[in-house]
Amino acid sequence: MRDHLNELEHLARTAGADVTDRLTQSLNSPSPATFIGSGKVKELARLTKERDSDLVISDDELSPVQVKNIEKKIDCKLLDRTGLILDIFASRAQTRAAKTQVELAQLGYLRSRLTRRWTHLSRQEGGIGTKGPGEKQIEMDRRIIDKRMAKLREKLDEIDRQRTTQRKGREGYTTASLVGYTNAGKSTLLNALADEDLEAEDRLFATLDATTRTVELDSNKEVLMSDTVGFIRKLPHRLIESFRSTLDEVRESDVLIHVVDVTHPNYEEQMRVVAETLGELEARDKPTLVVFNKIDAMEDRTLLRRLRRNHPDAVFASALRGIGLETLKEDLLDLIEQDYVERVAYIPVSEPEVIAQVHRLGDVIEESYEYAENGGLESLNGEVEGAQAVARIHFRAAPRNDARLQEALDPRGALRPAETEEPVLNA
Ligand SMILES: Nc1nc2c(ncn2[C@@H]2O[C@H](COP(=O)(O)OP(=O)(O)OP(=O)(O)O)[C@@H](O)[C@H]2O)c(=O)[nH]1
Ligand SMILES: [Mg+2]
Repeated sequence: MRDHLNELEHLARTAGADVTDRLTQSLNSPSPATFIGSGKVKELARLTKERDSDLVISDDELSPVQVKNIEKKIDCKLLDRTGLILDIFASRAQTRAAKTQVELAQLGYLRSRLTRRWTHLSRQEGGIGTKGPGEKQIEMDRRIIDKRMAKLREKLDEIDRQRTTQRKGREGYTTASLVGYTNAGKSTLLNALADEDLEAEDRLFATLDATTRTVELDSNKEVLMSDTVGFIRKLPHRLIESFRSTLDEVRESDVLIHVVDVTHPNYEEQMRVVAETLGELEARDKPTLVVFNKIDAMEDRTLLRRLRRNHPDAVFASALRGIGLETLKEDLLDLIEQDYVERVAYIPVSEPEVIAQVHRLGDVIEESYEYAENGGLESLNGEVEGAQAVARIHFRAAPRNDARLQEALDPRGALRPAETEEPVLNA
């Protein structure tokens, strides 16, 4: 409870508010009219008057009627957690996509409140089919909102199409997404891992989302790493819905990096929230590397020992101080390559575009050139007349890339498992 209010206070400060007081109440069931009890409302009214407050924020979602009833008593604005989070998102949104997605979520929130108020009114009016006076206005408002929402969805579809085109340019690249509770250190980690020089030079990715960077895992393997929206307890569902296309990045990643702030007293609950949110995104079963971050600020040595014992596969790091980053890269590489397939391809040098495709989709371990005749190959030293020069490419590839190469090369018998020493070519 206290931790939840701490988080709410953090959110409030993020939105630019100064927090002066907190009130809590335990109730077996919330009061339908005001959520909190009537005595509590009085206490709240006294407090807001004393402090001359501008705003009261509730950690629980309130119905429009409850908001209206409490506001009447306290003489200042009342916002619930969902409204607060939507406000923060609105003020943070920078890109066209983010702005559109937030507006869509805000309208959805507003619309649901209209609907609920409408339900309430129609009940007052005495039932089905009767049209009360306030109802007409609300229906008109709804129609305006629906129209605007339809327009925003069209805009998002358009942005989506552009993104899909951009993602095509990433063919063959391994992608990783940073996920985690808000404030876990995802952005700091990406900054620490990303190769700035590469980013600046690599024109190909200049059009990608600003949050996707190239990270070099070792001298011949790099990944495209994306930073994403932080998750939070009770993340408004509407927000997840409208941020689907941003979160597509997560869904389409090859691997996930789950960043955890170990200095947070509630880190375990936060890990659960992240797992649940990933479940909603249908991304829960992806290979995931857990990174316990901020170990530089960790005072509890027993906790550290316990974490190491309970999570032997996790990485312990400090994004801020650059601790554990090499291990992180090694472990990430292992995770990425754990089900890679190793193969050898034989491709006539007269087909450079096929050779290029192997390079694009696979990680080349070794490449050499040989001469082939009558379906067999001979080494370059024993040149044969009329023979064809062939590239022998020994490579590794992710299963999905391997499948694509098989489709392109297998019918010609140009693809062999790595163990096969005797090559055959049906060119
Ligand atoms: N002590 C310490 N602080 C860190 C570390 N990594 C990040 N921080 C701090 O934690 C805060 C949040 O870091 P961000 O990188 O913005 O976190 P985030 O996960 O991107 O947060 P959202 O974008 O809000 O989801 C910042 O004040 C960072 O300086 C670390 O390793 N050690
Ligand atoms: Mg961030």
